[in-house]
Amino acid sequence: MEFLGSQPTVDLTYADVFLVPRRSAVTSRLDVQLRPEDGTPATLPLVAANMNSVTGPRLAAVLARRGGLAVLPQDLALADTEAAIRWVKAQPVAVDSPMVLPPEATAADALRLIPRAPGQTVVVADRGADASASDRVPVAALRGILSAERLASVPADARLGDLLHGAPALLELAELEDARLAFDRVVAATAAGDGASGSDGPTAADAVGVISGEMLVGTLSRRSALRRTIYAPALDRDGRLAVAVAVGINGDVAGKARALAAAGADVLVVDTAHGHQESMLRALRTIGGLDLGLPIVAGNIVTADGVHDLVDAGATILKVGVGPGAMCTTRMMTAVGRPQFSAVLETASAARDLGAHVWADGGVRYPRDVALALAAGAASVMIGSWFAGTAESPGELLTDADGRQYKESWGMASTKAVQGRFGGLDAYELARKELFAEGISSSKILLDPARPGVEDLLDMITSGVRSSFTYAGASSLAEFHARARVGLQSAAGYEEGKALPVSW
Ligand SMILES: NC(=O)C1=CN([C@@H]2O[C@H](COP(=O)(O)OP(=O)(O)OC[C@H]3O[C@@H](n4cnc5c(N)ncnc54)[C@H](OP(=O)(O)O)[C@@H]3O)[C@@H](O)[C@H]2O)C=CC1
Ligand SMILES: Nc1nc2c(ncn2[C@@H]2O[C@H](COP(=O)(O)O)[C@@H](O)[C@H]2O)c(=O)[nH]1
Ligand SMILES: [K+]
Repeated sequence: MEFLGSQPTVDLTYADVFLVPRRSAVTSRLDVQLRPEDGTPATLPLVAANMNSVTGPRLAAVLARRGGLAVLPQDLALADTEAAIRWVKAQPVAVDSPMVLPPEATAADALRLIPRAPGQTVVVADRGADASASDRVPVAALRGILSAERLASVPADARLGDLLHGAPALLELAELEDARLAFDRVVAATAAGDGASGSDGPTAADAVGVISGEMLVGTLSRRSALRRTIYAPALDRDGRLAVAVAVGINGDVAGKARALAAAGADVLVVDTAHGHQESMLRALRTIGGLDLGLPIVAGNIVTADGVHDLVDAGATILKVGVGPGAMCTTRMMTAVGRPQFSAVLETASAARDLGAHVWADGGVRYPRDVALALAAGAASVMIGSWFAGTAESPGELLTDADGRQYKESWGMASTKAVQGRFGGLDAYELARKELFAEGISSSKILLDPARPGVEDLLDMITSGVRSSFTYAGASSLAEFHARARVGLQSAAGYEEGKALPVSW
C-alpha cells in the first residue's frame, strides 16, 4: 500500500482515508479472488467475532458455508463448545441447514426464528420419537416447506400444519453436485409453485427440500443455489464446515486448547483485552508446546512490538484493534487504543516481515471499512456488532414498537458479560471483577429489512470489496496489498461520499 502524497504523521482510522482508483487490467469483478491465504481454511477475508451476541453454531455454519470463519466465544462451558463444534461439523455443506418446526407450531413461532425475507424458509415435519433430534428429518416425516413471505401474510396464530397444501418439491443431493446445474434444477423445481405461491402451489416456497436416501439433508433456495456458484465453503481436512474457537489466557489453558482441538476446532483464537501482556505470552508458549497443528490467532494488540512478542511466543495470526469496537468503551475509560487503520497498517507490515498475518478486529460498519482494512495489509477482517443484527446470530429476534426487527448485543467486557463469565465466583471476587467494565451491556441492533441474514451482508460486503479490488487493478489479496493507493480526507470529504436518502 502507498499513500497519495507524503506519509501522514498522525494515526488514522477508516473514515480518515479513501482508496484512489488506478489503471486496471482486471476486466470483471467476478475474476477477483478474495482468499486470505493466512493458513486458515477461509476462502473469504471475513471472521465473525467471538462475542456471545454474535457467534453461535447457526451463524458459524452459515458463514463457513460461504467461506468465512466464525469464532465461538471463550465464555461458553467446554461441553457446550464441544457440542457447538459437533453441530457445525454435522451441517450440510452444499445446501442450507433445515430450520425444522412441528405442524402444531404457529406462524409467530416461525417468524421468531427467520426474518421476513426472500429465501428464508422453515421445514414443517412431524416430530420423531426423539424430539430433541429435530433437525434429523426422515423424508416420511416431512410435511412441507413454508416461505417467510407466506408466513408473514397469515394470522400470527395460524398453525403451520394448516398452511401446507400439497407435497414439497424435493431433489436428491446427488443431483446438485454441479453448482451451475443445481441452480437450474432449483428454478425448475420451484417454478411449479410460482403464481400459486401464497396458497396451493406444490411448494409454496422458493426452496426445495434436499434428500439423500430416506433423510432430509437440508433445503436449497434459488438464492442459496446462486450463492453456491459464487462462494467456496471453508472446509476442514474431512470436507466438513470449519469453525474457530476462542480461548482465554487464564485457567487450564493447555487442557482447554487440547480439548477444543480434539473436538474439531480448526483455528484457536487466544483472546484478551490487553494481548501484549506476560499472561498472554505464557498462554501462547503453553499452547505452542502442545503441537496441535492449528493456526493460532492471538490478541488484541496495536503495535509492531506486540507483533514481535506474540509471534515469538507462537502466534501465527495477530488480532489487531484496541477500542474501535461498537460495544467498546475502552478508549473513553482508559484513553488506550489506536485509530484502527494505522494500527492495522503498522502491525500488518511487522507481521509480513515475520511470515505472520493480521486480522483487523472491530469498528467495521460499511463494506468500505473492510476494503480499507485489507488495503492496510490485513489478511482478514473481524466483524462483531454488524453480524449481531442478523437472523442467524444467537439472540432472540425481537420487534420494537415501530415494528422493526432487532437483536440485543453487548460487549464481552461489559458488566453483563463479566457477570455471566464470573457468575461462579464468590460475591467478593465477582464484585472486584465488575469494577473494570469496558463495554456496554445492552445495545439494540436493528436488522436491515433488505439484508436480514448474514449471507445478505456477505453479498453486500464482498460485492463492495470485489469492486474495490478492480478499482485498484488487483485480482488477489496479495495484489491489493501491493497496489492499494490511499489518500487522506477531511470530515467533509467523508460526508460527501454518503448517499442522500432525501433531497437537500
Ligand atoms: N478489542 C478491544 O478493544 C477489547 C476487547 N475486549 C474483549 O472482551 C473480552 C474479555 O476480555 P478481558 O477483559 O481481557 O477479560 P479476560 O477474562 O480475558 O481476562 C483478562 C486478564 O488479564 C488481566 N488484565 C491485566 N490488565 C488488563 C487490562 N488492562 N484489561 C483487561 N484485563 C487485564 C486480568 O486481570 P484483572 O481482572 O485482575 O485485572 C485478567 O487476568 C475478550 O473477548 C476481549 O477481546 C475487552 C476490552 C477491549
Ligand atoms: N473494549 C471492548 N471491546 C469489545 C467488547 N466486546 C467486544 N469487543 C471488541 O469489539 C470487536 C468487534 O467490534 P465491532 O465494531 O464489529 O462490534 C470484538 O471482536 C472485540 O475485539 C467490550 O466489551 N469492550
Ligand atoms: K468504540
